[in-house]
Amino acid sequence: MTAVKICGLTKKEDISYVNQLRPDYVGFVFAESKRKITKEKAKSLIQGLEKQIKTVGVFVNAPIKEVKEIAAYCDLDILQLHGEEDQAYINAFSQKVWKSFRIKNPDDLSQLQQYDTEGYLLDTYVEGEYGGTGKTLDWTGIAPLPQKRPIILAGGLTSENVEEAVKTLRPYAVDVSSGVERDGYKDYRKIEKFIRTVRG
Ligand SMILES: O=C(O)c1ccccc1N[C@@H]1O[C@H](COP(=O)(O)O)[C@@H](O)[C@H]1O
Repeated sequence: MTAVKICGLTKKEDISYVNQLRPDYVGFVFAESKRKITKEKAKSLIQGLEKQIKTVGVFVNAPIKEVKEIAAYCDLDILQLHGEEDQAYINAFSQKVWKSFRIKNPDDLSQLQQYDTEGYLLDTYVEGEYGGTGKTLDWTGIAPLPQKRPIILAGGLTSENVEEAVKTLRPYAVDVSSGVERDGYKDYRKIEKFIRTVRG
């Protein structure tokens, strides 16, 4: 079954939603973003999270020392890197790493070969943005995906388009943030519908 990650949690209510709806992963954004969270707040939210749900920290070109400190403090399971981090950077961590690639056209998939990492996250290329844009990746031209490592598909996913995305690309996991928000906040019904669609 395709795994689900709900990203950009910031509030106690969000934790209550995911504890009821049980995605496989949840994400906390430690990079510049409207969803940015402090390590103290993230830790207090994670303390209330059901133990089966794995935690992912989202970073963009942060100093290694800072990422290590946050990862240890919050006991993160996975580090999701959205910037220009290279292999040496990735090798500095004991946690699993999902490296994000911003895909403009199918040729951009060749970048994946340069990285040895737990998973490859595919996001939409948007000039000047590192992620969380809600812009949908044009996945029609990029199938079939390389199968060397698990692929996490992101970029403007919603309950309306995720079924086709999964059928077309067969990713290991789908990752959503904007598509399960209403007026800038996570929305229980949208999360429920998204997870039901993926698992249905
Ligand atoms: O969510 C953010 O604000 C964010 C900021 C910087 C880097 C990544 C971010 N989120 C990740 O972006 C993708 C796509 O999100 P969306 O569904 O299109 O909003 C996803 O992997 C988020 O984890």
